[in-house]
Amino acid sequence: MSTKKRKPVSKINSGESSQESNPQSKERVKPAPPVISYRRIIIRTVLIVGSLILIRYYTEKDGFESFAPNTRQSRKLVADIPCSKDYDDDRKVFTECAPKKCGRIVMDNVVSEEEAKNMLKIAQRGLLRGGSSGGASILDLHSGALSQGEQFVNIYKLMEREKILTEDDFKIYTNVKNKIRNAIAQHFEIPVSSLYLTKPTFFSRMIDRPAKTIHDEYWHPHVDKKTYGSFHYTSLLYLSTYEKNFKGGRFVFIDKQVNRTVEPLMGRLSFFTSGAENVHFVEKVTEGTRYAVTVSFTCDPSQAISDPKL
Ligand SMILES: O=C(O)CCC(=O)C(=O)O
Ligand SMILES: [Fe+2]
Repeated sequence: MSTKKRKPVSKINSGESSQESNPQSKERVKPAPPVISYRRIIIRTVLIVGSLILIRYYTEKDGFESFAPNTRQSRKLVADIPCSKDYDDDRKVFTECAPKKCGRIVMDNVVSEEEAKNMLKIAQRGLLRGGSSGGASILDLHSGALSQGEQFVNIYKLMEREKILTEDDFKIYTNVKNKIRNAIAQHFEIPVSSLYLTKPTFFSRMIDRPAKTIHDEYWHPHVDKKTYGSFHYTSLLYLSTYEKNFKGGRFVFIDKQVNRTVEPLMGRLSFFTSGAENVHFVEKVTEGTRYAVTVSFTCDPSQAISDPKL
């Protein structure tokens, strides 16, 4: 057995050994290429691919991808989408206002926490006097329509006997509406003055109860421009939080490849162009109570409504 010590493999490979033993031959000796660790490459690849699969699994569970998760976002979330043909005629008439670009936006800093709480109080106070016997109740501040049992009553009629809403409530609503209108005008680069509040504008409350009438069935996919006629820009201000105050009840945009969800969050503003590029529905609420308010805008002055007031 030889007693000579073997040089470490790394030294042999690095080419250092020949340089050390013969310094004069420095120029002629090329350094050996670095040793490629295939094991390391395989481990890294497995880790990267694994993480990507996990991220995809959690964000795209059941063909659902989260566009806006239920945590406060400090920045504006924007998804630009090509417009449908729904605005072709409108663009000729409402040149400044009809959408030139379409999309969906979520902002958590347009409405203050206090304003959101006050809006929730309005919704709760109004809806306490009514309530659908199915799962979905609304209070429309413009027409006064308030769900009650399987029909609607007029809250302004009820207010002849009882003070339900105050002047302050209407001021709060108008203030919030103006903030939303400004955010929409700014994002879509249109003059604020060309954007009008339109009907219906309503608070909604959803609970887990079997539907009694068609008005309780909020989970059908639809296009707002078709459903409501006058809408060009739809906005939703959420007054409760997904998974904290209720389960189910996510807002879902239906796209070709995947459904994209907006998870309601207290004070969160979501707005989008109201045409066929934004087909959507609300998942059934399975637990708790979901509150929101729909505030929508039109470019058509003949469809404008004035701010609700007492
Ligand atoms: O409450 C929501 O999140 C959306 C409701 C809706 O789609 C609608 O009122 O047209
Ligand atoms: Fe809708």
